Amino acid sequence: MEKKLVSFIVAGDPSPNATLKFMNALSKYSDIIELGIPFSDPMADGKTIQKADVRALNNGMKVSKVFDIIKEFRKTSNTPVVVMTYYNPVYTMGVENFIKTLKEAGGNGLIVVDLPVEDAEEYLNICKKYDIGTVFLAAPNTSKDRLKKIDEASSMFVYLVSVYGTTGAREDVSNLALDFLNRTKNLCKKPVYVGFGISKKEHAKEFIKSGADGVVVGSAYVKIIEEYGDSDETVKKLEEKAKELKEGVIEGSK
Ligand SMILES: O=P(O)(O)OC[C@@H](O)[C@@H](O)c1c[nH]c2ccccc12
Repeated sequence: MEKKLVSFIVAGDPSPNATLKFMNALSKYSDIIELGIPFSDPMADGKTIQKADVRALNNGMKVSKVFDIIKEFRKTSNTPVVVMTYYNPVYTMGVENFIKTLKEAGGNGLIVVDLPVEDAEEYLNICKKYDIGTVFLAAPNTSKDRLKKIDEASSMFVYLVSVYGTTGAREDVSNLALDFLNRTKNLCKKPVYVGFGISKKEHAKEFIKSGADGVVVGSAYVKIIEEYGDSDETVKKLEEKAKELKEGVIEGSK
């Protein structure tokens, strides 16, 4: 199977219209767009994405507008969209209502980062009912038994969190991350994607070479948005970054 690049940005950062432009730019070289719902208390996120959440929320971003963005994006693109969220917005809207609305908007998958697989039975049934793909996260300290459950529950891919700590671009690929990938990839039946800290072509290449089926990149894009705002420059730089990362994915697959 072709190796994948998943590109993450925060919905509404800095505005819904900008997000739509950014998604179109990223989708030229990305296999999946991961769209984050901004949240006031994003425990798993580092500074870069926290600040993006603040920008989005200050500009009036709401969950309903995330669905509107996906609907608009669907008018011109087939690139799969996976929504990333904490459980609170899903719970507030009602699990079934949320998932049904996501499907109707043209969404393809969902990551609820703080929903433990052990508590996900009802959630999984509803995702199945509406044909929404599921992704669960595994960390380097996740036990074998738990990894098995995560693998079973994840219909799209298993998300390996490559490091301890929060999201955020890092300089190098750690040995911990490579060991973790090695340990897990044979245990999982589903595709295994690695994320957290990937920001350069060489990182993407190294993980793919080491057996990952895909890589997830977020903060590297969000930093560009932070620096250049809602501008043509941002669109250009996002596209260049996605191109660079996709080249890493392709080179790693050879
Ligand atoms: O930002 P990074 O280090 O490139 O990591 C990907 C990440 O942004 C995205 O998948 C993500 C954003 N927020 C999250 C919270 C939990 C898990 C994953 C995420």
